[in-house]
This record gives sequence, C-alpha cells and structure tokens, in this order.
Amino acid sequence: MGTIIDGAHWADISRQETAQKVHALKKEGVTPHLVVLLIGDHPASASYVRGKEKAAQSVGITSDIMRFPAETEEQVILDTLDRLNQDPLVHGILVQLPLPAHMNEQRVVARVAFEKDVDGFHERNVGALSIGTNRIVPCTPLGVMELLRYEQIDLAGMHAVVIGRSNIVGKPMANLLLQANATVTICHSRTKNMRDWTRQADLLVAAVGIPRFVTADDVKKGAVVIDVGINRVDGKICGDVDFSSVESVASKITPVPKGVGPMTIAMLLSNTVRAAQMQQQG
Ligand SMILES: Nc1nc(=O)c2c([nH]1)NC[C@@H]1CN(c3ccc(C(=O)N[C@@H](CCC(=O)O)C(=O)O)cc3)C=[N+]21
Repeated sequence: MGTIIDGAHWADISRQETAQKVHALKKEGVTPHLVVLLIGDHPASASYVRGKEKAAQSVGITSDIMRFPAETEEQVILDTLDRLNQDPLVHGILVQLPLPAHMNEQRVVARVAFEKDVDGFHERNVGALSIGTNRIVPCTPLGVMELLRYEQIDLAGMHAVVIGRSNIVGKPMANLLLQANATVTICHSRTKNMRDWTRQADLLVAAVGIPRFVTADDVKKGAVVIDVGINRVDGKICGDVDFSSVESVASKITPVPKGVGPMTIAMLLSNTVRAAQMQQQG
C-alpha cells in the first residue's frame, strides 16, 4: 500500500519559508503586494480567490481583490492592467481564470507585465522556462516539483509520464521534469493506447481534467502518482486519479483534496515574493 503525500503539511512548510522571505523584504521597506482580478461569476472562482487572500495574509503578503461584473468590456480590464503594471507598490498580478466568454484570454494574460506575472503565463516567462533560464514558473507544476523535492524523490533517469498538455500544467510540468533529468513522455487526448505509456511510468502526473481517469490498471507497481485534477462530482471535489484503486499500486500518491492544490496556493505566495525580490533588485 502506498504512502499518502501530505500536501497540506508541505504547503505549511513552504509558507513558513515564504514568511521568512517576506520578513526580510519588509526590513528593506518592501511589503510584497498581490492584486487578483476576479471577473464574472464563475462558481468556483470566488472561493478560490478568498483562499488565495487568506493564504497571502498568513505569510505577511498584502493583497487586493478587484471584482468586475461578467459583462465588463475587455478594454476596461486592459486599462486596469496597464495601471497596475505601472504601480510600484504592486508586485504581483493574477487574473483569475476562466474569463467570461467575450474576452480574449491570450490578449488579457499577455497584458500583465511579465515581471508581475505571478502565474507564469506570460510568453516571456514561458520562454525562459523552456530554455532553462527560469523566472516565474506556473504555480501548479512548481508545486508538484516542490512536493517531489520535500519527499526526496530523485527524478534523474526516471521515466516521467505527464497526462495532459495544457499551457498551465502539462507543458510547464514536462519542462520542469526535463530540467530534473527525467525522461519525459507527454500523453494527451489523441494518444493511442495510452496505457502502454502510463504503465511504464516511474512517475505519473495526471492533469487531464476528467474525474478518476487514471485507474490501477494504468499504473506500474511502485510508481509515484501525482494527481493534479480538481473536479467537482456530486458537490465533492475529486482528482483525475481513482484514488481508492491506485493507492494500493503506487508507492506514493497525492490525494485530492490536500495534495497538489494547497501547494499551488503556496507557490503563488512564493512567486509573489520572487516577483517583489526581482523588482527590488531591478
Ligand atoms: N489565474 C489563475 N491562476 C490559478 O492558479 C487558478 C486560476 N486562475 N483559476 C482556477 C484555478 C484553480 N486553482 C486552484 C488552486 C488550489 C486549489 C486548492 O487548494 N484546493 C483544495 C481544496 C479546495 C476546496 O475544497 O474547494 C485542495 O486541493 O485541497 C484549488 C484550485 C487555481 N487556479
């Protein structure tokens, strides 16, 4: 039976490290400040954003939530971002996704100054990650790497299989695993005989967005299984991994909730501090 990786515990440790860095910045007269733009009324967003605000407060980062009605014109958001980009007291900017359908997500995300892009979605940050000169790295895959580091899992030479190829998780995850010297395979919706790949994985990262997509038959005995999924089924959240069956095959496994999710939030705080440090150094 596999060990359960306690994401809530490791997120707590990570937040303590971040709080110390915040403390050091404050001594230099800098209080890291995060602004979250919440546009529209996507059901889960309001509660996620409150969670981010609480977490920021817990490490001494100040934050503002700017709320906009769903029908807000895109230009209003772009103008707001221009103003926040110019404001020296703002170190991090996050535009909560998804955006209302009438907005162009690419265009809005691209408008956040890359130095303040704490999501790591700006093409400058994406490009840096892909050539290995990492600046700000997307929170979820960064959180996964931190979990693996805390758990002392040495990735060199491992076969890591990532299911999912999104810009937010799958692609940056693959890049980070490559940097850690894993052999990386990316599977996706058009992959044929996916199980032939996943069964070879020493590390399996599920970022598909389909509840309980990965079952015990997809997993090699002793593999490490990381579940990035956040799905809502019958009012409860569950991951992309069928935890109850996979748990008995895996050597280590992250649960949902209290796995990758809390680390994602912890990395947002860490990225905000990183952004403040980089702006401080100029
Ligand atoms: N620009 C942007 N950046 C994001 O990082 C971003 C976003 N937009 N839009 C929405 C998604 C979703 N997301 C989550 C992060 C942590 C948990 C989390 O901590 N979940 C808890 C459970 C929470 C619950 O019970 O509802 C857990 O897994 O234990 C969930 C969801 C960040 N997102």
